[in-house]
Amino acid sequence: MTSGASGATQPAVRLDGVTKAFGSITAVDGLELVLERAKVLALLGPNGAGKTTTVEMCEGFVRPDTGSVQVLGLDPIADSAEVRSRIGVMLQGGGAYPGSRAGEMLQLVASYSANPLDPDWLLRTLGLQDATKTPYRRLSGGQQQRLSLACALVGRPELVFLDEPTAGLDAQARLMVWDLIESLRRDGVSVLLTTHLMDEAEQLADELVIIDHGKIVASGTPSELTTRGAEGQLHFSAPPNLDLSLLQTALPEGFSPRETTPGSYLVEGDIDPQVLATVTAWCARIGVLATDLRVDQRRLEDVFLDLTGRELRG
Ligand SMILES: Nc1ncnc2c1ncn2[C@@H]1O[C@H](COP(=O)(O)OP(=O)(O)OP(=O)(O)O)[C@@H](O)[C@H]1O
Repeated sequence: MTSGASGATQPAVRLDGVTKAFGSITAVDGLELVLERAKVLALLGPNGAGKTTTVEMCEGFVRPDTGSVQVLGLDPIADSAEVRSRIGVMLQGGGAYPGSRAGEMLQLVASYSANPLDPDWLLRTLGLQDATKTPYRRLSGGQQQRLSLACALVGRPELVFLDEPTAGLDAQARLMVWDLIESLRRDGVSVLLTTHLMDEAEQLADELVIIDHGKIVASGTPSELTTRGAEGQLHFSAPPNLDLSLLQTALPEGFSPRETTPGSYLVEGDIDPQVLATVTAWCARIGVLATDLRVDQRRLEDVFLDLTGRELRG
């Protein structure tokens, strides 16, 4: 047996200079990535960015051309038997016998594991308790997807790979899956997930990695990414044609307040509490009541659009 015990001190996933090409297409291009234990890392990227190829290399299904992939301190191809026994993989629809019942399928997968989670608990947690006797082929798409998640988790993996775990789920089912992923993290499970959903990434991820054309274009915590170099906007309404020169002087250097349309004012920059206080103090000094005062934070979507020039798929 390979170094399972020593692997416990290694990150859950480590990619060093990993490249993978399919013919003339470089799907993954020199990727460096670390997922620490008991953390959730979300890989974000537009279609074709290389997310699935990255996950498949970690799962041992795809061999990198160059660089090294380590999963739980092991090589997912050379040590595939041990790695597979310790990770959870959510397969999209694959591997199911269409006639087998949902509950039986999960029991069967659980029986491969020495210390499985309680399948009934998992079915309840994912809202599948009424579907246990339903044949796989009769389950709705969302139910099949949640069953696939249950199968990935029932063996108590140390690390799970979730490729778009909530794509196509309704809002209630999505919340169930989010709750489950959060409880996994609390239990010390590491999670690598891919998603197109910004709210999902913001909600779940300790670390976000945005990739495009197989390369990392930004990484950090959700709040680091939204505040890094962020331009905020402070809007307010007041009588038109106010003289903004006094406000300009009172604000820190670099701010240029302006009237965008008659009676609508905008201050752009790093809007901190001091800037907000300066604007309201100026209003008080000139005897003006600012209405509709609003501060817009830069959203992750804006960061993504700036970095990749593309919108995430909705
Ligand atoms: N087996 C393959 N053979 C040929 N090209 C492939 C193969 N797998 C992936 N690619 C190409 O590699 C690039 C990256 O694909 P990948 O599926 O990893 O991206 P992705 O970020 O997961 O995209 P999506 O969000 O659409 O799933 C794409 O241009 C894709 O067409």
